[in-house]
Amino acid sequence: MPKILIIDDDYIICKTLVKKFTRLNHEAHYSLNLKQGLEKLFSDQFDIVFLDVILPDGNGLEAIEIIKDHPFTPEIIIMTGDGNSEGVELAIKSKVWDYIQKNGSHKEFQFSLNRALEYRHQKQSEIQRKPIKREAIIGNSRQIKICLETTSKASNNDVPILITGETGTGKELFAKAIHKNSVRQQNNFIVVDCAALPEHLVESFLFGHSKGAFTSADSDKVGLIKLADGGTLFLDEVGELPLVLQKKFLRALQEKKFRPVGSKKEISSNFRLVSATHRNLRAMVKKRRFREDFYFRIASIKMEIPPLRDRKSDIALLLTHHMNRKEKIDGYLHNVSDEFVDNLLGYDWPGNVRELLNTIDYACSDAFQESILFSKHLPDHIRAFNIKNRIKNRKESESTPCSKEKSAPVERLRLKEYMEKMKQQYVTDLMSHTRGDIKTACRLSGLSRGHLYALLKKYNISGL
Ligand SMILES: Nc1ncnc2c1ncn2[C@@H]1O[C@H](COP(=O)(O)OP(=O)(O)OP(=O)(O)O)[C@@H](O)[C@H]1O
Repeated sequence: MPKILIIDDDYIICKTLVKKFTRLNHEAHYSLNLKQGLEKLFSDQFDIVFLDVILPDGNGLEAIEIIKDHPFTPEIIIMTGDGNSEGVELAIKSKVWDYIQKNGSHKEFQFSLNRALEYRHQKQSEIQRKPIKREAIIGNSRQIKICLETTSKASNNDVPILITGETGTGKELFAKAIHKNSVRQQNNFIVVDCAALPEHLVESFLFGHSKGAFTSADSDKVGLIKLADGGTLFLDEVGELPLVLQKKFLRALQEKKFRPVGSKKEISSNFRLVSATHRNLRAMVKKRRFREDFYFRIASIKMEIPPLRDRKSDIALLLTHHMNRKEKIDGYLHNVSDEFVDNLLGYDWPGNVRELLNTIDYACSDAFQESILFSKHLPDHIRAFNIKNRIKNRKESESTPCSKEKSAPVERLRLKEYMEKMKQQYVTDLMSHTRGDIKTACRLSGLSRGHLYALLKKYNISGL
């Protein structure tokens, strides 16, 4: 039975909607303020949330991102007062399902609800139909789930996809996952790092060459495009591909045919293209540093992998997985202290997952045979960053105590409250990942059974 939560301070509206939805055979609940609404939401699994904008203890629009962080990712329908279009852009950008007027007809409510439930049903059956092989991708944040959904969709077709994101966010990992989930999985996955190819040889590396094409070409050479025949070609750092070659590549992409350097004969290659970049290609197109026609061709599907600092709930999972992997290799398992985790959560990770994994390696090596990792085992710049942040936060909270307390959304929480939220998210993810198996959860997290039970009780997590 679909479960619906209404968060609105108007008691009459809540009661009317609960009655209406119950009659439609749905289970409906309500909360009259944001705090209770979020508590109710995070202690259960709702399909749809009807959310008011102006609530006694905050703005509903600012809670969208928090609601979307729920592992069950409910659909959100914003309800506003008469003629109030405040925040429509923000709501739509945050991918809410709908934005409706409170005084609209019952039919409007029902129509929006039915469509949202239909969509949810379809999404769930799609997920059940084809479970995606995650390969080595770790993370349960909403952002990673969205990227996995795109991966699943992209692996069902042959359309070129462009993956963007800062360095170390996992662009190559997702590219490989697309290949491994596609019908091309048995064939080659060829990686071309456009930034590392010597400029005068790029063309020959990509397209191949025939003997005598240039001074050092003493034999025919098969290019990387041909090697990807039947498989996937991954153009990493595509923003670095010289403009002249973009034109030649565009043709190869459209026709699946091209001419190796110095050859008179065209050859064919049936490859699927996945490209990646940390650059803003649209801006490069505007400055004429990237061909517009090539951009549109390679970016038929787009996937943006967000930086790690915007999905901190993934940090704890990455930490436990990496520690376990290390245990298998080194035969030695370190435990982690709370303050160590707090420091990881407090840092902003400009080098993203790559930097996090390297940092864990560094800390383990620094701790050597000491069994528990503390913040003193972290690189100095991370410790200094956290200490400075703590001092800054303390100063800010001392200078504006009232305004701080009023603001609930995550970006305005104090570091300690933020950490607490992250810990809660970690325990939730841990239990979902281990399907409630306490023994595995203890082994993965390094927590004692008693400590884990205490956390489950504290955060009111059912353990399943
Ligand atoms: N979600 C993830 N789960 C597990 N490991 C990850 C994840 N994301 C990235 N990594 C690891 O982080 C490192 C960097 O990942 P990857 O090379 O895919 O990033 P990238 O975005 O392609 O980086 P660059 O732009 O610098 O080439 C790799 O060791 C990869 O395995």
